[in-house]
Amino acid sequence: MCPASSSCLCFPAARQASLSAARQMSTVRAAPASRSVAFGAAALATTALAGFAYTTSTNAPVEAAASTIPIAGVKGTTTERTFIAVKPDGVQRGLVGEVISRFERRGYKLVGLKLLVPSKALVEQHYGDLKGRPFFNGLVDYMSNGKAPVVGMVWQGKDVIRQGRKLLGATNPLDSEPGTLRADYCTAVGRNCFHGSDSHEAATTEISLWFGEKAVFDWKQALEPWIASDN
Ligand SMILES: Nc1ncnc2c1ncn2[C@@H]1O[C@H](COP(=O)(O)OP(=O)(O)OP(=O)(O)O)[C@@H](O)[C@H]1O
Repeated sequence: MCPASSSCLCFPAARQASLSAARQMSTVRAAPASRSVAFGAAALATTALAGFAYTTSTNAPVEAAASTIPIAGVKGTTTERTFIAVKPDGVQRGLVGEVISRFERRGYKLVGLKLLVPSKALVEQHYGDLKGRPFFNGLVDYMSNGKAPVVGMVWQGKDVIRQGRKLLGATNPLDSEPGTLRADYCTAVGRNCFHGSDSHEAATTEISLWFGEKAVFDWKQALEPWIASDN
């Protein structure tokens, strides 16, 4: 609804601008590439009456403001971050919601989320330490061939790197503890559905590689004092 009036008859451009103004009055940050709009006479009158300075946004995605903490947060604090991925087999199996649910229920905060088919080069870089292993080419192909996408996530919270790996379970699902995601859903090491950073250094590299600074959102979780206070 137009913020100027519930029966707004302003021109389409002004209506669009009104919506944009409403957006800017919300808690969502405006895209940095916003620009002013030129109005016709009727729209100008509406503007003057309402007393708002209208702007309209481009379609550029909203980017995170420059962060004051390192990309993987500070290890050992509530800002610690990890990169978790649902691999193509996990996406095909419909396990994205299950992963999100388990991390959310534990009290972790989602600060990055994207669905993509990674390039071969990205996967080769991600799994660079496994180059030379007999399964390497097959691993790169299954991650990047586009038969299903990967869902990448950045989760934040205390000890999230170690706890994230615990929630996923051992690399070989047959060694995973009951109740972990891999024990609950997988039986093959080559189709273990998920990935989780195994150290703060790895989290730093992986979040930079898959997301970059601007795609990770630091936001205030209203429940945080109920989840992460030490008394
Ligand atoms: N023996 C194997 N046969 C086939 N694929 C394997 C084998 N070992 C590892 N992989 C694949 O390579 C991935 C990376 O292996 P790594 O040893 O780095 O384990 P991980 O760090 O627990 O796994 P991830 O990085 O995916 O979380 C595994 O998750 C699995 O998909």
